[in-house]
Amino acid sequence: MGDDGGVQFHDLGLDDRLLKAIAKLGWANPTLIQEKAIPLALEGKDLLIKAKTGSGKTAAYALPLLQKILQSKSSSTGEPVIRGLVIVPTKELSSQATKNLKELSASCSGLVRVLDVCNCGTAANVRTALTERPDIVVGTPSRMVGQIAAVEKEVLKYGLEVLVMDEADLLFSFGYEENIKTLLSLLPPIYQSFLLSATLSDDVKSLKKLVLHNSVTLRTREAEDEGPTSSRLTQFHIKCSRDDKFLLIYTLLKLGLVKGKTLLFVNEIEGCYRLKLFLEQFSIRACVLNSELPHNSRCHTVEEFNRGIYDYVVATDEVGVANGAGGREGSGKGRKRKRDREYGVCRGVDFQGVENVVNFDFPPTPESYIHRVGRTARGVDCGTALSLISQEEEAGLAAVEDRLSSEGGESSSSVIKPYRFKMSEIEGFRYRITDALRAVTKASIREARLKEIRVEAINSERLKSHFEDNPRDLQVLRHDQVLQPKRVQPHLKHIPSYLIPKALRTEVTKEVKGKKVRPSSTAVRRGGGRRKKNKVRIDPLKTFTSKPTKVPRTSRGK
Ligand SMILES: Nc1ncnc2c1ncn2[C@@H]1O[C@H](COP(=O)(O)OP(=O)(O)OP(=O)(O)O)[C@@H](O)[C@H]1O
Repeated sequence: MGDDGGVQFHDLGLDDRLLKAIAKLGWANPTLIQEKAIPLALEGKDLLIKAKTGSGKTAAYALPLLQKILQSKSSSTGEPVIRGLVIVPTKELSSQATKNLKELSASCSGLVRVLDVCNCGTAANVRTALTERPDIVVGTPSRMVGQIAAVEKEVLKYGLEVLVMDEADLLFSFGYEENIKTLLSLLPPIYQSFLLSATLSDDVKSLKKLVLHNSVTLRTREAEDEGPTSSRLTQFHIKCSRDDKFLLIYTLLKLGLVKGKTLLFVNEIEGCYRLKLFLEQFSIRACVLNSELPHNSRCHTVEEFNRGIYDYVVATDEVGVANGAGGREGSGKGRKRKRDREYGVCRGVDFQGVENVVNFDFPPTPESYIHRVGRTARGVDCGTALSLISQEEEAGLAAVEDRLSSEGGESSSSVIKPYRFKMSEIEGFRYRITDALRAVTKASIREARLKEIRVEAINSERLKSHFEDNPRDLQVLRHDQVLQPKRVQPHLKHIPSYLIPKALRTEVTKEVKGKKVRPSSTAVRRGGGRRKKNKVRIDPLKTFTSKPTKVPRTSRGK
């Protein structure tokens, strides 16, 4: 126990080398799920772990896995064998899990070798790497089956000790059922298994039957591990018409009411470019992330976003794309564009320091909402989720509220608070919005989409070859290029002060003039950073609330 009586990492029975790596990462205490899972895993139990997004599930399986490997290697002198398999639904997660495993084994003097079969070059490279028998292999089910079958089917039969299935709720929905069954047939009869998921769907229950034996289920209550109903994540919605979403997003971004690193979610790839082109009109630059873009570029965009190079990413999560649709999308006139069926940048990916998640389009399912808002308020950070709700999306909002309240034990109306926005105060902006939207035609979206794919394909090739030798050049490669420069109208960059609602005039004018101002508002909370105590500031958005007193102060993150 620590001085504060809380459980410490060294209470969990972990190897000193792992404790050293944890200290290097600056983690003070285990998260609740780590505290519960690690001792049981070290006892050799099969575990089904259900905990909210961002609660630290990766280390909850990675630390026991690494410990087991260290123990086995210290007592074995035989040939190297693959001892751990980590199965994930997407390529992005494969590289992220590999990175985490490497960080957590960084003080083990190179004793543990980890291979990411999704991101280690050509099939020939993977085969060579597999024949060297890394200790842990990470990858998607299809890539794993394909590569392992190509080397030698028996490679896993002898030596495998631990099987991990991360983001288990997504594995079947990404269409991997057959691959998983094939993979399981290649494994030895006895091994320890961990299933991890942010939701307990029917797919997870099916996987549980296939994979776990006499397992322990660890299910932290949302309120306990500070889930979607926690105080670290503040959730709002604004009801508006479809067209007013553009007016709102303009106002929120341009007036600095949504500040800092922000992920803007839309449901369709076309919507990504519509929103990006719209924002371009006002000189607001954003990157896009969707399944059409090459994997290398996507990873680089996420890395650069995490480094703080970009503030805005417009992303899709394209639920169900990989599920039987062949990974292709119609794009008019019979043309088909290739999508990556293993795309999943929004699922489980550790975007760092995200202050706001904005659902420009409301997600189609409660699961998808949970995964989206889980990109903020991760680890020990705070964050805000704001959903713009058109009339057609109100049923979806109700479904999410029911789901969150049933998990968090709150009344359904109190989870995602209404952000009472007085539209009349921003009517003055409407003509600019109409003007900007006029320039975002179907043709311009198509053109931008093709241009982006072309540019990113080139970037991706450069990322593969040139940048390996010239890592410095990597930093100047940008993913938020203006796609339709001819259509950008420079005068729209600035907001004439007479259009700014009175309550915000002083603050915004300062910003528009380019002066550095301290973040003035926690309106849509600047949550990605750690919560600063005792800082009560005036919330300019309150001037838009018709009944401000109805929104409790705490819900504004103060
Ligand atoms: N004990 C800890 N202390 C501080 N930060 C931590 C701790 N454990 C994990 N983190 C950080 O918290 C963030 C979220 O962790 P992780 O990606 O493992 O969450 P997750 O539960 O797997 O989320 P998701 O379901 O979205 O994949 C990461 O940035 C990670 O580095």
